[in-house]
Formats: sequence, C-alpha cells, structure tokens
Amino acid sequence: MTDVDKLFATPFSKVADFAFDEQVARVFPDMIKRSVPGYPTIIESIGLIAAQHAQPQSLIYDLGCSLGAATQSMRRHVGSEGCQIVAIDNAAAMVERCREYLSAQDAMLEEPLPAQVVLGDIVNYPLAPCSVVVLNFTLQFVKPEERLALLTRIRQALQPGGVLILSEKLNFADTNTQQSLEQLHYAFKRANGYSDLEIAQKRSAIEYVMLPDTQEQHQQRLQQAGFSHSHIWFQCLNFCSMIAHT
Ligand SMILES: C[S@@+](CC[C@H](N)C(=O)[O-])C[C@H]1O[C@@H](n2cnc3c(N)ncnc32)[C@H](O)[C@@H]1O
Ligand SMILES: O=C(O)C(=O)C[C@]1(C(=O)O)C=C[C@@H](O)C=C1
Repeated sequence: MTDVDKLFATPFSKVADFAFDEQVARVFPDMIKRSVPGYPTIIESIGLIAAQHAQPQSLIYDLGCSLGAATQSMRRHVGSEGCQIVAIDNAAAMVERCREYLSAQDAMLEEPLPAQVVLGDIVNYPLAPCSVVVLNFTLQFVKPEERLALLTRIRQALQPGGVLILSEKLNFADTNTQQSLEQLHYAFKRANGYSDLEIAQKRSAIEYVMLPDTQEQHQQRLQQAGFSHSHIWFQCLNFCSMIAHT
C-alpha cells in the first residue's frame, strides 16, 4: 500500500531542507520504520500506556500525527468509555492520507473510538481538557524557542492524572556517547538497506529542521512546564520515549 523510501538514493547537487510533503507522505511508513530503531515497539506501547491513563469521557490528543500510527494503536487498545481522539498535523499530505487510513481502520474495529483528524499548527492550536497527549517524534521539529510554551499549554490542558507521552531522537552532551550512538544509528540504517549516500543526504536534509535535545534538556523543560515527574520508558540507541506525569 505504501512505497519504499528511495527519496535520497540519487545524488543531489544541493540537498533541500526536509519537509513533510507529498513524496514523504507516500513513503513515510517505510521511512520511519527503517530510520527509527524501536518504532514498531513504541507505537504498540503507546496504545498500552494510553489505555492505562485514558479517563472515561475524555479527549486524547495525537500531536504531529503524520499518518496516525499512534492514533491507530490507541484505538486498538483504549477501552475507556466515551474517549475521543483528536489527531493534528500541519502537513496537508499527511492529514489527507491519515483520514483515509483511519476510515479503513473503522471497518476493522468493533466499536472504534471516534477520531478526528485536523489540519493545524500545534504551536497555536487551542487544547481542550484531556487525559492523554502524544508527541511521537514531533517536538524535535518544533522551533526550540517554541517548545516550552507548547509543553506548558499541554500541561495546562491535561486533567489531574493525565500523561504526556513524548518520543524524541536524543543528543548527548558527552562526545563519546554522541559519536558511539550516532554511528550505531547509521549502522541500523545500513542494515535496513539505506546506502551511505542516502544516510548522508538525509542527514543534511534534517540538519536545520530537526533539532534534538539532550535527555537533561527534556527533563528540565518538562519540569519547567509544570509536570511533576518524567521518566524514560523506552530507549534504543539515540531514540527514546518518555512519560511525563501531571
Ligand atoms: C516524525 S513525524 C511524526 C510521526 C508520527 N507521530 C507517528 O507516530 O508516526 C513529525 C510530524 O509532525 C508534524 N509537525 C511538525 N511540526 C508541526 C506543527 N507545528 N504542527 C503540527 N504538526 C507538526 C509533521 O508534519 C510530521 O507529520
Ligand atoms: O534521525 C534520522 O536520521 C531520522 O531519519 C529520524 C526521523 C525522525 O526521527 O523523525 C526523521 C525524519 C523522518 O520523519 C523519519 C525519521
């Protein structure tokens, strides 16, 4: 149903900044699975974590939903009465396909949680009271100076007992750790069939648009945003996922 990612396979004289456009949307499931170590496990586990924390009659947000993989997982796992999912992305190509995928899923589930897909910018989208918020590899694409305000708004929207699930690529302050995990990540990509050219060109494409933070920066910012406690529940190489509690 989706194509194999060959977007960076031919040499470019100048690599353009990475954008979530039509071409990327077309290959995205293949791209993210071959690029993010542990992605399938993270997606499945988001469903489990959401199921544990979703409160009856509450909203769940999937911010930067892309094709709705996390939303689909939550719809498979969340059993609380009366929950609804709002999935938001600012890439039109993603939103259009996400709606198609979710309609296809409707037919496969007995009583699917209602899920609405919105074309919008999460930086200024007004959030209603909610019990679970997912930022699965999205915050790293938000401008660094806008990250604290976004997390603060998420914290304010979360009801008591609510959680934020935050997955990110990590940077490491220690140079040896950074180099070691970065090289292992490239080995992961090579093992998944990406050539050195594809790896190098993708690296240039995301250099200025995807800016990862360190674990310490995340924890400090989550605390500043008003979360009482946050911890990692998954890490594979330089990719991790955290839970932040209200
Ligand atoms: C790596 S993808 C997320 C993957 C997805 N959450 C998943 O679980 O498969 C990042 C997504 O965030 C979206 N995004 C980035 N900045 C955004 C913003 N300010 N508002 C809404 N969506 C944003 C991009 O369009 C892209 O679809
Ligand atoms: O860090 C990289 O090399 C990646 O390809 C990572 C990453 C991500 O973490 O979102 C970057 C862009 C694509 O959305 C898929 C994967």
